[in-house]
Amino acid sequence: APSDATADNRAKCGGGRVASHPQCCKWFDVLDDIQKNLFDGGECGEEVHESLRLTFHDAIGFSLSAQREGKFGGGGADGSIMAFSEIETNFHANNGVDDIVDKQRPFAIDHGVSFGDFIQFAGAVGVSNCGGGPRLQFLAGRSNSSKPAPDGTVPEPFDSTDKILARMADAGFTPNEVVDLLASHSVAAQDHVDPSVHGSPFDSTPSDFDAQFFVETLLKGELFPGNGSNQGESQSPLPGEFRLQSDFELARDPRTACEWQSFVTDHNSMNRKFEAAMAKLAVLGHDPRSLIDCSEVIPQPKRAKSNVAVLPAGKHRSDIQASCRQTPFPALKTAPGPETSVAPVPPS
Ligand code: HEM
Ligand SMILES: [Ca+2]
Ligand SMILES: [Ca+2]
Ligand SMILES: [Mn+2]
Repeated sequence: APSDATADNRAKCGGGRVASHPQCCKWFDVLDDIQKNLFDGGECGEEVHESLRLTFHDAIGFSLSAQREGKFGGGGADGSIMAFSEIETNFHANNGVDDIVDKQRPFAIDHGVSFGDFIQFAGAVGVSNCGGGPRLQFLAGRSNSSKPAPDGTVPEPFDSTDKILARMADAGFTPNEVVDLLASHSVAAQDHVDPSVHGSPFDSTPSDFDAQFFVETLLKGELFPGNGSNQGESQSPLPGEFRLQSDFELARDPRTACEWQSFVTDHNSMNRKFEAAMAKLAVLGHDPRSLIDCSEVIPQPKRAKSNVAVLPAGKHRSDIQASCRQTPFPALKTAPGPETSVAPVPPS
C-alpha cells in the first residue's frame, strides 16, 4: 500500500509536512525563516521576549466601553502597532517596541502575511523556544487593514492595581486572567524603566518559562539593581534582578494574590491558564470563527531545566511576603550555594 494510505484530505505543504488547511502551509515557511533569522536558531532570548511583549501591546489596543459608546477604542490584535508604528510606538507605554516592530516587519512583508497574524505567530513560536514553555493556539486570517489604536490602552508599571485591573477588564480580562497573562514576565527583562541596567530580568531564569517569576516577586525587596529612582520600579530581592511596581502590587493584592501563589507549585496549571488567556488576547477585535486554526505549525516546546520552583540560593521562607489569605505559602527547597547575582539578558 502507498505510504500515504492513511492520508486524509490534509494539505501537503512540501518538505513532507502536512496541514489540516492549505492556508496553513505558508506558516511552515514563516516558521523556518523566523527561527533561523529572527530567533537566532530557536533561542529564547531578547527577540523572543520582545516578540511576546508585542503580542500584548498590539492586542490590548481594544476597548469594550469605547465600543459601547460607539467610539473607536482600537481594533485589538490587528497589526496596527506595525502598520502605524510611527504613531503607536511613540505612546509612552510602548517605549522600546519600535525595535522589534522594525525587525519583524520585513518578515511579514516577504511572506505576504498580515501584520496582525505575524505578530501573534511570532509570539507563539518564540515562547515555544523557552524551556517549559506553553504551546499557544495560532489562528490565521486577520485582515491587514487597521486603524491606529488610541493612546492609553497599554498598562504602565506605575499604574495602580485598580487602574490596571480596570483597563484589563475593559478589554475583557478578569483579575485572574491578568495574573495568568503575567506568566510572560517569566521570560522577560526591562530596558527602558531603568536604562542604566539594560536587560535586567524579572526573574532569575529569563530563558525558561517557569514559575520562578511567581516566587521571586513575593520575596521582600532589598535593593535597586541600577540607579534606583525610576517611576514604575520597586526594590528587587536579588542583585541584577529588576522588579516592576505593578508586579510587586499584583503579587500582593487580595484580588490577585491567590492566583499568583497557585502557580508556585503548579507549572502545568500556569501553562494551561496562560494558553487560555493568550487565546483570548490573540483574537481581540476578531470573530475567531472567521479565522483558520493553524496551531499545528507551532513547535512542541522544549522541557524546562526544572518544573519545580525553588527559593533562590541564600533565601528562606521568612523572606517570602505570603499574600494569599486562604492558603499558606507552600514549602519550597532553597537552591544550594551562596546568593548569586542575576545575569542580564544579552542584547541582540
Ligand atoms: C498587566 C500589566 C503589564 C505591565 C504594567 C507590564 C509592563 C512591562 C514593562 C514596563 C516591561 C519592560 C519593558 C522595557 O523596559 O523594556 C515589560 C516587559 C515585558 N512584558 Fe509586560 N507588562 C504587563 C503585562 C504583560 C503581558 C500581558 C504580557 C504578555 C502576554 C507581557 C509581556 C512582557 C514581556 C515578554 C516583556 C519582556 C520584554 C523584553 O525582555 O524585552 N507583559 N512589561
Ligand atoms: Ca492593535
Ligand atoms: Ca523564568
Ligand atoms: Mn528587551
